[in-house]
Amino acid sequence: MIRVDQVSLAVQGKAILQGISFALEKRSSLGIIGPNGAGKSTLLHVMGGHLSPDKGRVLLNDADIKTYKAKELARKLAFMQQISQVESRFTAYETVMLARYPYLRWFQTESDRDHQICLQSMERTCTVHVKERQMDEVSGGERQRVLLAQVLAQEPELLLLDEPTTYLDLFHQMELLNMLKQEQGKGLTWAAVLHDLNLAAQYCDYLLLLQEGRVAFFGTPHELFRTNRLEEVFHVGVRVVEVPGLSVPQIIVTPKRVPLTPH
Ligand SMILES: Nc1ncnc2c1ncn2[C@@H]1O[C@H](COP(=O)(O)OP(=O)(O)OP(=O)(O)O)[C@@H](O)[C@H]1O
Repeated sequence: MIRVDQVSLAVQGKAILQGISFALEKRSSLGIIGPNGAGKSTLLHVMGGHLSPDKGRVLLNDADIKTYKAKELARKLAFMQQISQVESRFTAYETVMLARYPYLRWFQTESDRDHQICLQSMERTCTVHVKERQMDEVSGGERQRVLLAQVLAQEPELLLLDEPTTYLDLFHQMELLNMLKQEQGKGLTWAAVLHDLNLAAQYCDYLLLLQEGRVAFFGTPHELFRTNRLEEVFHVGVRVVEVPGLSVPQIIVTPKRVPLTPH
């Protein structure tokens, strides 16, 4: 579905991404994890075609992402914006409706189907009650859910999300990830930058651990937890625990054990 092939990118002479390669099959999910400044957001923007790599390429359905026309790409791939990028003067409904423009022709106005899809997306994300409010008149969590409604209304094959659980309380974090899982069941492929490693392990089929712009690990959460890569990359102690009712182990972070120096 998407393949990142030997991608490297430098900004102002500084290497941000170096030789990144991995592939995701259709209907799978990826959590991009790693310390602050590791290059997670930059990688997501390269995957979304917003940034061109200096070396390597990104293939979407076997075609280089650079070869897609903007509207064509927007019908295949959606990028959930960060709250700070939202145009605050639009109402929540208008914000969601923006997602339908890739489906309209010049001078064509929104159809009944477009309105129906927008409303359904708002129902699914529990945002109908803020429909007529401007985006600066809703809470951070509601704004985040309106943005999710927007990308669902875009009906993409691949959805990229940059820290989508920020601003959400525990219930809505799980709700958002459950919704993504449901969409995955209908064919969606998604990749999200996530800081909560336990949520990432529970909801993502694969985890990509970045360290200083390089891949420190790519594989399933089970495989990651069998290594000591998290300890090495985050410089913390990590204990892996089985939790009854969960199919994936969880981690408890402990202070890094300092080896005792013999006297
Ligand atoms: N426009 C830019 N100009 C210069 N350096 C940049 C630019 N954008 C990002 N960087 C640098 O690239 C590196 C990776 O940034 P990026 O935002 O991708 O990291 P991240 O892993 O998403 O971090 P965080 O967890 O803190 O959000 C950082 O060192 C950052 O300072």
